[in-house]
Amino acid sequence: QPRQFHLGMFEIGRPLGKGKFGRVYLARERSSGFICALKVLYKSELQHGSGVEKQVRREVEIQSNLRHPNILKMYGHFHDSKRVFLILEFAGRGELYKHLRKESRFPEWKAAQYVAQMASALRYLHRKHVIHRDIKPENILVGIHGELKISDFGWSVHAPNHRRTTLCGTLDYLPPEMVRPHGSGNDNSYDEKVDLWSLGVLTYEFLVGEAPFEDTMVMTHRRIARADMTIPSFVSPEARDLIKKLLVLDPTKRLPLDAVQQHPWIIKHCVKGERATNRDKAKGGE
Ligand SMILES: CC[C@@H](NC(=O)c1cc2[nH]nc(NC(=O)c3ccc(N4CCN(C)CC4)cc3)c2s1)c1ccccc1
Repeated sequence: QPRQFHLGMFEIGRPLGKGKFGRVYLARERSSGFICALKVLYKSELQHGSGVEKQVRREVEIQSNLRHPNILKMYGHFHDSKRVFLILEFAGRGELYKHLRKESRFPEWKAAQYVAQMASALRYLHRKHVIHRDIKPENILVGIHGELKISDFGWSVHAPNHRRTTLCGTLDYLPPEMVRPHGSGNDNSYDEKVDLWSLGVLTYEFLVGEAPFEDTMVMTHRRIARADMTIPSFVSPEARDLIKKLLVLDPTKRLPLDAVQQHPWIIKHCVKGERATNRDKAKGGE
């Protein structure tokens, strides 16, 4: 049922952003007027046989089959002689990390709602045995209603996995089992629980405004391997409790996603309790 797409079907609008490989543009499908985001990747930059080309194939294969309100949809893809085009959902409020930089850090109610949405998306991914592996503010977009959308599945894989492509970019979000060198008492294979660690790092960064292990490259490695972080005193005890239950060295001891969604800090800020609902009713609630 996937229709054949080609570039002539789209009116290209303003550039929306750019990633390591390629750019993304606002686009409108001519016949339907449907607004989307068109990600353009240059084949020349996806060196043949390197990890990147495989990553793009995996991104298409994985993201095309996902349907969740907090995961950016991929409607289709096509290519011409020089470029690969990914037709993506348009996220109307842009990149989460820009909001975080502008606000420096999020209030606890907003951070808790964002963490609940991420936990919901990750539960969906893990039920499909997909590990994202690159959960960080730079890969999260914000929809027109303020909801989070995980994007950029270039690093996602099917669990369990044995990493082959060398990591590059920030180490901040990587769990101990992924930063430890090969064969140091572990076969550097890992599973979905890497995303639990990243969710802990994300929670910390939402509340504090910087990543917990941010340091020089060498020190970041060491601090991650020891889960060596300090949580500032302005972070509430409930939020501190959740962070400490996710940033655990032993992957099997990290709080599972269903327990994250039931955590007191999440319940306190997300579930419209009896009281809140009654308050709405009293006010002739909408
Ligand atoms: C996450 C990086 C990744 N990006 C995507 O895939 C992307 C996919 C996708 N869908 N919708 C987007 N929306 C925006 O980028 C956007 C940016 C600014 C906006 N403004 C709203 C009004 N505000 C006042 C100013 C800002 C609105 C939407 C993006 S980015 C990527 C990876 C590789 C190559 C290109 C892009």
